[in-house]
Amino acid sequence: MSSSDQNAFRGPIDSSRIPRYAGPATFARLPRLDEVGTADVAVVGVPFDSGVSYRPGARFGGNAIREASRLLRPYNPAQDASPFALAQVADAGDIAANPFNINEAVETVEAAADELLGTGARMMTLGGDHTIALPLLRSVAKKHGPVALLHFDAHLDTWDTYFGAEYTHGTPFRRAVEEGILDTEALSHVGTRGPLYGKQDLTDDEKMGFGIVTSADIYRRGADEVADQLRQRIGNRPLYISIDIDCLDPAHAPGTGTPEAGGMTSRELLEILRGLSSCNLVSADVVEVAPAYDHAEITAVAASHTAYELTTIMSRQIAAGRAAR
Ligand SMILES: N=C(N)NCCCC(=O)O
Ligand SMILES: [Zn+2]
Ligand SMILES: [Zn+2]
Repeated sequence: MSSSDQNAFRGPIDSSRIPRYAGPATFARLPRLDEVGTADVAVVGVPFDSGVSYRPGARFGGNAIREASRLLRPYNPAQDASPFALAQVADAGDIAANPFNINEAVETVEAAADELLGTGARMMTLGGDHTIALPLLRSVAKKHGPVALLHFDAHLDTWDTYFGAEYTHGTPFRRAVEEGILDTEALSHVGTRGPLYGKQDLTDDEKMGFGIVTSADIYRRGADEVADQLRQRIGNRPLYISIDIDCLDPAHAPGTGTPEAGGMTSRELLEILRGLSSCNLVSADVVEVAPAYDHAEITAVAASHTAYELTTIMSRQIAAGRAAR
């Protein structure tokens, strides 16, 4: 498509004509995928939380983020871009995963992701608990080879098993390293904090190839410096960003299943993401929003803005790729 066709992309419902609280919620009031046929960025929900170790409820996260995203506007000044005019972004609905069989759910998510990525779309996934990052990464790696990973989270999520289970929200990234689907030269956790099971958690994690930017590092060094360092490590490798909303302090994200004190602010998270806007972001997820513990949509609003920044990064790159052709 040439640049003169850019206005052909169908954007959000105009909130100056139809009140933004009217009608069913899609992400940012964008069209559904079936209304536009194909999309450059497919926003997809995964209402699954059978992998959690503490408070349940992230199965309702995707829809809470969609509801909170009604207030997003089409121009993103922080990245000087109108993400929904640069590329076709659409809401692809939900992946229906079996809540009673985690192994089957993991297969279902992988197959659905294969289908969406196979259309040429990048995925902006709204969780769901963190278990779903594994099948999403599997699918992305089938397309791009092992990918760089930026993992925003209070937790490492590289633990081995819980109650003997391999697929849980605390274990996706160990499985991913074992499966060889991550580029071990470019793996970072960001926002890590809180008590661990033992020091071994950290040594195991380091052996897998992860670097760690703790939440205290962000406070001390600032978002810009952290983003610069991450960008240098990633270079132009295909990048996947996985954001567990519990990377934020519980003051900024109370609505989550395993909250830990001492986290980054939503401003710091958004600023770090903006600092990564030149990275080759192939897909991303925002997970672990559990609206039952939320207040005044604090968490869902933060998650909706997070997904908006990620979508903007992808749309800008898609448009730049088109212009270069
Ligand atoms: N929130 C995520 N993804 N993982 C937390 C696991 C913490 C635990 O139960 O040890
Ligand atoms: Zn977490
Ligand atoms: Zn997590």
